[in-house]
Amino acid sequence: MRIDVLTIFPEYLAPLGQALLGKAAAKGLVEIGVHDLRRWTDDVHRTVDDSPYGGGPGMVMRPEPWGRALAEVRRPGTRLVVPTPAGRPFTQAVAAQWATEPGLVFACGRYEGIDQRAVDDAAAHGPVSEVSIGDYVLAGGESAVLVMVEAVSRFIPGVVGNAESVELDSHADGLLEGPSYTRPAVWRGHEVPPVLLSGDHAAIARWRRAESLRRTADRRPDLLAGVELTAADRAALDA
Ligand SMILES: Nc1ccc2ncsc2c1
Repeated sequence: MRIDVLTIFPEYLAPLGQALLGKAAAKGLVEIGVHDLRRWTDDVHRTVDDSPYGGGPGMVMRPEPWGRALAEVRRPGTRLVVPTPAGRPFTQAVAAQWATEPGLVFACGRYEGIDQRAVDDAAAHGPVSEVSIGDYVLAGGESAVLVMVEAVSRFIPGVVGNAESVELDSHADGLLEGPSYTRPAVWRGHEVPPVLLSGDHAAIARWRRAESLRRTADRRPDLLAGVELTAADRAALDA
């Protein structure tokens, strides 16, 4: 998969070359390009923003640099992702879907955002997704891109050593993951739940499912609506 990021703060995306993703890039599992939007400005001051039509606070990113940058960086048909607090929710399911695509281009807005015409015009050259990573506002899209690139790349075969762990991640089955434990068996008087030491794999699986359901009901009851519950699930929730 090819991932390109357009930003006025390319150094902000340096973490993409580290850790899991850095190793994946070194193994050729993913190609990452980070590009300074100012490369496509047309004035000596390398201006990327201007005052908003209709007045109001802040500045808006000019469409021309974006139009030129996307024409050069984005292969036709490649999905353009625009992080914005006004976007549709970015979810684990969206990450899994995007991981099947040949490439992604991320447009990091700053200020009050990107002139909508740059985003609308991009739709003529491939799919465009305006997405939010949560109901809060950041200073720009760069942090959101770091989050989304990590979430998507975990689905690329070979990026995560143990493929099973991706399947068992929170949200993989629509539920939150339950608690995890490792040695020692007793720590500061806190014991590991005995079932996990029993060697009874069926009982362990039942316990883990019950803990996942209980945690989801407690912290994210909204997720339960999207999950088909068995009679055993309901019994666990009623326990
Ligand atoms: N351009 C921009 C500005 C703020 C923000 N917050 C979350 S995503 C995002 C994107």
